[in-house]
Amino acid sequence: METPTHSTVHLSDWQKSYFAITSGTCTPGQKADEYRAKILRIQYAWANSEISQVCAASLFKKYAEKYSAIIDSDNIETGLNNYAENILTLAKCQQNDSDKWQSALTTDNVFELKCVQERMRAGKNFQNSQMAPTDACVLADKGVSASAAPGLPKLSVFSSAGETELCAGSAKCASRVPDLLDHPSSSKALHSSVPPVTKTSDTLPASSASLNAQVPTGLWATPLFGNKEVTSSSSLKMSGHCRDGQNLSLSSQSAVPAWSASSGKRKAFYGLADEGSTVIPSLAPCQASVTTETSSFSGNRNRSEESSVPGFRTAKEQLWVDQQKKSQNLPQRAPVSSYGGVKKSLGAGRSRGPFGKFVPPVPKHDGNENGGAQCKPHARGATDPSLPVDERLKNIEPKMVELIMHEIMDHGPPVNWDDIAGVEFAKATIKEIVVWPMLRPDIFTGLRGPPKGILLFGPPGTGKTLIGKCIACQSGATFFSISASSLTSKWVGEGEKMVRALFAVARCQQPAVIFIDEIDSLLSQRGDGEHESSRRIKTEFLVQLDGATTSSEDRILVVGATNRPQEIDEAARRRLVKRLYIPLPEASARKQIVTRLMSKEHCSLNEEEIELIVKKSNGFSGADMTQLCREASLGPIRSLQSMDIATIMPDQVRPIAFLDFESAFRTVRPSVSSKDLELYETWNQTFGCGR
Ligand SMILES: Nc1ncnc2c1ncn2[C@@H]1O[C@H](COP(=O)(O)OP(=O)(O)OP(=O)(O)O)[C@@H](O)[C@H]1O
Ligand SMILES: [Mg+2]
Repeated sequence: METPTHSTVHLSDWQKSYFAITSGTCTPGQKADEYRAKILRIQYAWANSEISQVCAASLFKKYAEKYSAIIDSDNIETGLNNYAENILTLAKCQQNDSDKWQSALTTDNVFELKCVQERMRAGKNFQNSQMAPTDACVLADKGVSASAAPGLPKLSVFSSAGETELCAGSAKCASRVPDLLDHPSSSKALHSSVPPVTKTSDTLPASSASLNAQVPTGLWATPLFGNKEVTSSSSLKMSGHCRDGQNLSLSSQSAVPAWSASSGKRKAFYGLADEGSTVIPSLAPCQASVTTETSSFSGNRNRSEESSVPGFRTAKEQLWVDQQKKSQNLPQRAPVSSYGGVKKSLGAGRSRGPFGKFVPPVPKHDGNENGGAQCKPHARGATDPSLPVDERLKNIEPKMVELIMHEIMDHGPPVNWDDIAGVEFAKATIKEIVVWPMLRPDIFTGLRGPPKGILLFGPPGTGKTLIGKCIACQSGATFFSISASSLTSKWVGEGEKMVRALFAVARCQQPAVIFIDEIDSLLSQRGDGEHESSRRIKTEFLVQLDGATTSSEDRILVVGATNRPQEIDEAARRRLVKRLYIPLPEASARKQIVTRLMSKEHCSLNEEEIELIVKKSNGFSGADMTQLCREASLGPIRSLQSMDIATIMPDQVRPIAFLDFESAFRTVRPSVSSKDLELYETWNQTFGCGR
């Protein structure tokens, strides 16, 4: 038999493909694929000298045009509108890097946000005053409509052949769903209130029908993408996108309140929505929408059964819609919905790239997010295109806001005041000026108002950072942990913008504590030889510190920590009003550290031995003491023969004894020199606020 040559194979492929394209049965996606394949074949044929260059060029031009016409077109029948998809792919890649990051945003704390609460209140008022008369209904199956207010557009959502029709005469439609949620059984009621949508395809189990309602102020009627491929398991889900800024704020007011009253209800609502959905009903403004969805992204393209109302969607909206669609088809990444238990700090201890790891703060649905420490809600507005943006974040780059939001240290391992040995005066002062005013702002007003800046200074390893962590846990304020070196090095040229963003976000998240470790590297003395960018950061920081100070209402506290206080710029020094010396631990504090650490171990130290250890450790910092205990705790292991290690049971390891400490003293030495100590003492006497 004759083997087909390359050219004959290509010819037959070409014919098949031509037939497929012209047969009229291809989807735009398939057509685009075919054209792409044709282009490749042309290139291949030219490379193999099967066709001339002229011929290749003309064919290439022809098919490249056809191909582009499909992928660039936003016509839902014939085009793919690939732009949005590409952007999303890019965005997705960025997000993937940050899988280890977790967001602390929870469904509960979003609703505690001041601005959300204000909007909720405003929305309620708006609803009460405006929305009584008209009605709206959601009915599935066979085009049922209800009393739409005259003159207002009617919205249709097709779940099958245009069966589910929603008449949105007023925003009551938006509130109808929430109202149902006010009752414990509401989720079920809501389910059952929507009769099963006629099933035309069984292949897509995750489909849902969702409500598409137009708010009263929005004069746009938006046909939402109904889809042929609907299963019987339809459920209601809020989703939304905006037509314009005005509608956005108004509609979010009207849509949020009724069903955001309690987290339980919200959870019921979330439960109601498709599990995989990342739609944020509470914050999706403008339109409460009932959308008939399919489990395949390609379904997005098949919006053949849209409402007869001519719809217009801006690119931004389309992106949003596509994103929502797509996200339902992707396996859900845990971090997206869990946002807690992880400490985030910019710079210090961070091994990732600055832009590498980002998870959009999406509400957590399981309700277990609030661990030990209090955690403040995160402002979403700045980064979610569909949300109202806080006025104070208007001039801040969303990227920066996003980064700063991730520097909020939510709940790391809980630290109590008792975990910090010694430094009683500093602890008492901090409680007085940080914790109590945060807890009782009503009492700490006027002259009693807390200072806006604190400086913790002292030798290395004395617990300054530990105190910062404790403030984070105990104050109940939003705690931003920023390493100064990250602002100055990673963000060359952007540093001052970051500083601005930091304070802007903190203002939105009040009460807030901004903890800046190694603050000396941020606010060192300004000199002639210094880099322009670091000078700008410094200036911006000073301005912001003053800004925070001038507004008496702002409850932002900057806590700086340094072991080089003498290097701090005098202007900055003035602004850090309370300068607290964190000295080396005294004997009692050292004892406390040893006792606390040894209490967790198998140990045979008696009181006298502990006293001896304390005496011998004069001049040790807290960190040195910790290191000493670590070293001593390895003593019993070192005394084992190497063979025993593999077989010995943990309870057979002998207790830590005084002799282990004796040998530990041989290797662990104090890390602070007496000369350094003198410097700290002098600086404390000159500028410190201790007694
Ligand atoms: N007062 C203290 N009480 C208990 N543990 C302490 C104390 N001071 C230091 N430590 C121990 O030392 C470790 C290091 O302390 P920390 O990081 O807070 O020191 P620091 O003052 O911030 O040092 P640096 O100036 O070098 O940043 C702590 O994690 C803790 O284990
Ligand atoms: Mg430190």
